[in-house]
Amino acid sequence: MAIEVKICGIRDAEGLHAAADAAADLIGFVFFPPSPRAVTPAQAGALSALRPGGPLRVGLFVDATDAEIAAVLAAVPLGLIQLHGEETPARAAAIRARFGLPVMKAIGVAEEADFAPVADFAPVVDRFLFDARPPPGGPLPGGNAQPFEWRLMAGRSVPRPWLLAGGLTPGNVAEAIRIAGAPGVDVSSGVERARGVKDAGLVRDFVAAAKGASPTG
Ligand SMILES: O=C(O)c1ccccc1NCC(=O)[C@H](O)[C@H](O)COP(=O)(O)O
Repeated sequence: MAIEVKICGIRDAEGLHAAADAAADLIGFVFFPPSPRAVTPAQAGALSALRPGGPLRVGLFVDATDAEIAAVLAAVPLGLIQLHGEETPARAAAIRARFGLPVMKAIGVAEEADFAPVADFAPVVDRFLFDARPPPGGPLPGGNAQPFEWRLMAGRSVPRPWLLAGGLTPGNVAEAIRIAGAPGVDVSSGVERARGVKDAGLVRDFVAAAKGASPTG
């Protein structure tokens, strides 16, 4: 089974072409203004148009309003909506129904109890993303180069397709996939040469390492 790879936080042409050239499956645009990786709807639309086809476009939102999501969708042909805030299952269901797109819910993980919301979200989302639980009061709810204990995922039955995220790099992604049994991975910081600046070589190395890895060891 091929490992699915998402490169998140695309905000320039180098990052976009690097991800597409490396045959990443998904790319993420961050629509959260406090992030160093944030793009406007117009910027994301212009970037996306540089490379028709290729990776599925994912829009990352943090507790966004319907109007904010609608403004993005008017500019960018998203194939998946990623919810990376405090959205409830009811809010995820409403977004999915209103915009007619699949939804991926990010779950912050630091301990076993953090998986409790999975059962409530499963009927109303299409995918999960398991990321490190952000530090309390930290500046960003994701994209912090912070891994969590991959063994918490091992042998876990997740009722939807899922991605592993948090602190992944070209050097550790194969081991992370093996330990977590992950069918897919998501990276941002680990393929950057400076905060918010994707590096084509690191993107290429990451995708190659992930695609060459096996979740069953
Ligand atoms: O990347 C951001 O700036 C960001 C801001 C707000 C919410 C989520 C954000 N990023 C999510 C991701 O990039 C990934 O899903 C994941 O967190 C992996 O990040 P990293 O540990 O940096 O590889």
